[in-house]
Amino acid sequence: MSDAPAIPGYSLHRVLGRGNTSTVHLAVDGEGRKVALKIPHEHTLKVQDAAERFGNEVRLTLKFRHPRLVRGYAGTPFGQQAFLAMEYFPNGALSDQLSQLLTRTLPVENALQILADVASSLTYLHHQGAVHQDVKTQNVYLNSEGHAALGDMGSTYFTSQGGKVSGSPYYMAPEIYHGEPSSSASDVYSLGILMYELLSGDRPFQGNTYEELMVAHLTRFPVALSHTNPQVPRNVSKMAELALAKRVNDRPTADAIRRALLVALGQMPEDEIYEDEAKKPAPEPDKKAGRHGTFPPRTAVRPGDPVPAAPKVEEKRGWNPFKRKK
Ligand SMILES: Nc1ncnc2c1ncn2[C@@H]1O[C@H](COP(=O)(O)OP(=O)(O)OP(=O)(O)O)[C@@H](O)[C@H]1O
Repeated sequence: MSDAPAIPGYSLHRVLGRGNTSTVHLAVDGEGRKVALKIPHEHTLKVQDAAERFGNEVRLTLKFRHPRLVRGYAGTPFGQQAFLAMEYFPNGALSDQLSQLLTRTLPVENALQILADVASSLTYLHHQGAVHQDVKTQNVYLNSEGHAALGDMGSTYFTSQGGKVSGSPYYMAPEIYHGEPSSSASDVYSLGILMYELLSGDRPFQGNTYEELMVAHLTRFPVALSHTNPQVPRNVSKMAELALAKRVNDRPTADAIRRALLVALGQMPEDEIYEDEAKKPAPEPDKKAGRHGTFPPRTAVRPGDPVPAAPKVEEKRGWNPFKRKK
């Protein structure tokens, strides 16, 4: 911890974890708020690709705003004092939590909620024209209410601008193994892997090497989730199967999966409303929704303002992702 550069405005407490690119510290900001402070390793800053990936993560974490994405507070994308201050999750990544469970499985309801949240974050990103490219348990964080947030925007890119294709071999879609471009459907495939992992306790495709994993992803078909775990609702099992379709066009959207998961949870699958859609006429108030009673008001989700590349950028204060649409 002593080798971490001082970041003005933050006092560092302890190391929360280390990844290939950075060390994440528990820190307190000028307002006394606990934050997870990500500081790139020295070698990250020296390797252009790695430095760009970190800068990309800073810019996009601060740009996107959605209750199911890890929230960025402030950051500096490049230079010796590069950092990203973000929402702190005391229990760490979902992968850490799963590894502490003997069976590696969560109660089905918890797993469905986490998956619905990740599907919701992807619905938002895809609506923004972005592809995440790294959906996996290591990048999912849980809050104390059992809701999940997707993090790590290092590999995220806008399809209109193009980006370097990447992924993690256990979660990577067949088209990426084929050397083709990634798309929102590749994220859906990774979400399908996550569905199997959380609902059956195992990733569907195994292998000891990259080549073995590639063969598995390209040629094998996993057993239906509802067979492996009879508690998994059929519609969810079907969606997971479709998400793992070998052909891009055969996969459902993240939003279709989100809806199926919410239905399985007995929740009303409302439309997600983003800034541009918020301008459309408001729906009728006080609509009755069958046995579910009254629909709650729609959630207005607004992406953050564009941020400059450098220097330090702060989140836009006063913006509330849970703010209700009038
Ligand atoms: N917001 C957070 N709240 C709590 N702990 C966190 C948070 N972000 C990261 N961590 C902890 O820090 C560890 C390292 O973070 P992360 O994996 O994002 O680092 P990285 O260097 O960017 O990863 P990569 O190896 O993919 O480059 C995580 O495994 C987790 O334990």
